[in-house]
Amino acid sequence: MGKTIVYNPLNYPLYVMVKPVGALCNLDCSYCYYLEKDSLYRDRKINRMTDELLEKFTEEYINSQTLPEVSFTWHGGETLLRGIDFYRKAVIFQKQYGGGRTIVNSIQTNGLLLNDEWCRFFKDNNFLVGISIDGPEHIHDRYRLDKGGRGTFSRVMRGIELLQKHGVEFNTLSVINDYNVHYPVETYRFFKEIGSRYMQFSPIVERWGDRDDGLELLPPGEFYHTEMPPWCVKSEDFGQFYCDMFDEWIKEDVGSYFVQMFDATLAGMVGQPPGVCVFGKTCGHAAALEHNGDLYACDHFVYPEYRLGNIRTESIISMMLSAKQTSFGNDKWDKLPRQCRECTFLRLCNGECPKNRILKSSTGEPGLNYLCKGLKKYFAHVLTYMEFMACELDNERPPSNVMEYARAQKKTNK
Ligand SMILES: C[S@@+](CC[C@H](N)C(=O)[O-])C[C@H]1O[C@@H](n2cnc3c(N)ncnc32)[C@H](O)[C@@H]1O
Ligand code: SF4
Ligand code: SF4
Ligand code: SF4
Repeated sequence: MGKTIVYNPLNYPLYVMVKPVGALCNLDCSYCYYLEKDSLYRDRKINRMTDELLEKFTEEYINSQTLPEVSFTWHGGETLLRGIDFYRKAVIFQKQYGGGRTIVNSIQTNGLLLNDEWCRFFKDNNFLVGISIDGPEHIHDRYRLDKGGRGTFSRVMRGIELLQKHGVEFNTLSVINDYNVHYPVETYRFFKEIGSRYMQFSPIVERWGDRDDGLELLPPGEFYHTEMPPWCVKSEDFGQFYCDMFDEWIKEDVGSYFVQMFDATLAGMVGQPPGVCVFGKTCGHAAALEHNGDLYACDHFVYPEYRLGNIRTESIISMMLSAKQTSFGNDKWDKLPRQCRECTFLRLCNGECPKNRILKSSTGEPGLNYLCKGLKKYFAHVLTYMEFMACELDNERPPSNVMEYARAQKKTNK
């Protein structure tokens, strides 16, 4: 790309979630927070990342880090709409600029466009594929609709079967909404049945509002009266969902099936990093890159006021280390209300995601998490089992011994 750039790389990982087609998508999921981001780029004719920008990003992203492994995350909008040649080029650039480092690729997709060619490509290049599926048909088709309003369940299942046929590693990403929150056990058993060993769930918490930029879903911090869309989950239902799923999981699945929430809680118990940003102390380590090079503080903060700059004119490191991004990251801890600081579950929760901090605390302080009641319910429910597993780990025994303990507890309580 002409000019030689001198890097001053970081000795810790950077994470940038890349949006090769911005908010463009072939679906119209009712709850999607990202679809409306196209209003930020209405004046652009083409919402696709160019090959030239891809090369610039790849070179700079790799050279901004000194660690032996570099992680690429492809996200959207619908990632597969950018076409397979784009990702073939991405892999070529990664090899060209990788300097022998291990490159890891993860791609998030709704799965509809998967075919043999995509699956072969993912297999050959070791991509980890995240498939969005909310549960069995009646759950998935409630909100994950195509542009014609038709359910997409059978088409996603076809995609999953293709991934399995080609031996591609995949995990499932689901939302927790007002409907599926009432089916935790059915949902969990369904994911086991379809061969998902790693399950992630994101609660839907959004607020409608009017903004001058055309975005209708609000970031936190705007405390005027707003309405929550009907597909949002209720806090206590969210807690109950995880309690019931935990009770099912602990019967026979510890060590064989992995639910990100349970892993994060156990990590918190033993003082390890939670493996998911929402339960960490600070944020700011994972930014989102739009198709035109605009970099934002986080995938859930793609709003003009959280734009850090553009990679065409500023370096990724300077934006990630900027005062703006540093305070965004530190605010997660610094702005915790007293209610959180005094909470017995603080080390497991850390106030969860700042995006969901839209309530006032019992003393009227802003910044309490909307999910607080549900989180407390869940943490209280799993605590003794988590303590048991932490103790097993401490003594170099497998945490899966907790299943025996849970059975014994059940007998005593009968
Ligand atoms: C925005 S999509 C982009 C990638 C791809 N189109 C897909 O659906 O997997 C990424 C994930 O965000 C989830 N999601 C969408 N709207 C959400 C919301 N309001 N809150 C939490 N997660 C949401 C989707 O279900 C999906 O799993
Ligand atoms: S498939 Fe993904 S990007 Fe498209 S509408 Fe659904 S959640 Fe949003
Ligand atoms: S704002 Fe939320 S999603 Fe973004 S990095 Fe922080 S905890 Fe993670
Ligand atoms: S459970 Fe509630 S009070 Fe406790 S740290 Fe989490 S959000 Fe704060």
